[in-house]
Amino acid sequence: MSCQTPIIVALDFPSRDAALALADQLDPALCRVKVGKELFTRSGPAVVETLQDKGFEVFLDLKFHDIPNTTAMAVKAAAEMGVWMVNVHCSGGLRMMAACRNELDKLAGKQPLLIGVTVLTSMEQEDLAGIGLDIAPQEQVLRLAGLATQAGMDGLVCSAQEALALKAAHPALQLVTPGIRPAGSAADDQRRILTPVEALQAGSDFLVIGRPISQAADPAQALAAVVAELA
Ligand SMILES: O=c1ccn([C@@H]2O[C@H](COP(=O)(O)O)[C@@H](O)[C@H]2O)c(=O)[nH]1
Repeated sequence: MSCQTPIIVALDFPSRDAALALADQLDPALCRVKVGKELFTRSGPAVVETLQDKGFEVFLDLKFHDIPNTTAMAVKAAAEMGVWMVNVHCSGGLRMMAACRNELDKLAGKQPLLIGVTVLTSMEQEDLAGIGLDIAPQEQVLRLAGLATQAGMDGLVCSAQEALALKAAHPALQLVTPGIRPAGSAADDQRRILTPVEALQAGSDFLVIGRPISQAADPAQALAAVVAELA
């Protein structure tokens, strides 16, 4: 069954058992799931396979960032696991992103969506200044979006705060937006946040939600509340 909502739940857990315990409370018709660095480093490809067997489409969020050949081979390996979405950092540059696109285009069968990470949603202008970028986050995101378009990427990871400007400049790119916080939720380490409804109104295609669902007393109810808010 294909997923009927734009919600991607981040399974940020230290073990396969903890991640699967949450997945078992979720409905693959109501959300996709995201496997990130913590879970993948502990549990490897087997946890992705198990989630797929349970009917979930999986976003493998490993944010590859390396030389073009290494990154392209990593993306190919992800595609061969059958994931729905995979990502690389746009700041790896045009040649790196183009190498990934080229590698995926060689594959027979269904390709994963190839997504470029722009500026992490945990960063604000001060953080960019700290790494030598004297520029507003949205300006840097738009600059990287231009490169991603040139490389033939399918979409971007960005903040929903940039979605309006990105959709105007690059309507073909699918926007995957973490930093989603239902009203009243703690921001945690996120800095560029919006609520689920605000994000969709701004033009987000997919909403990545972690702690507001995974750390809720009743994760299924927390997911249902977001689904209801979006209906
Ligand atoms: O810019 C980015 C890129 C990725 N993430 C990931 O999304 C989730 C968000 O989790 P929350 O608990 O809802 O904050 C997490 O897995 C990050 O690694 C991001 O937040 N920002």
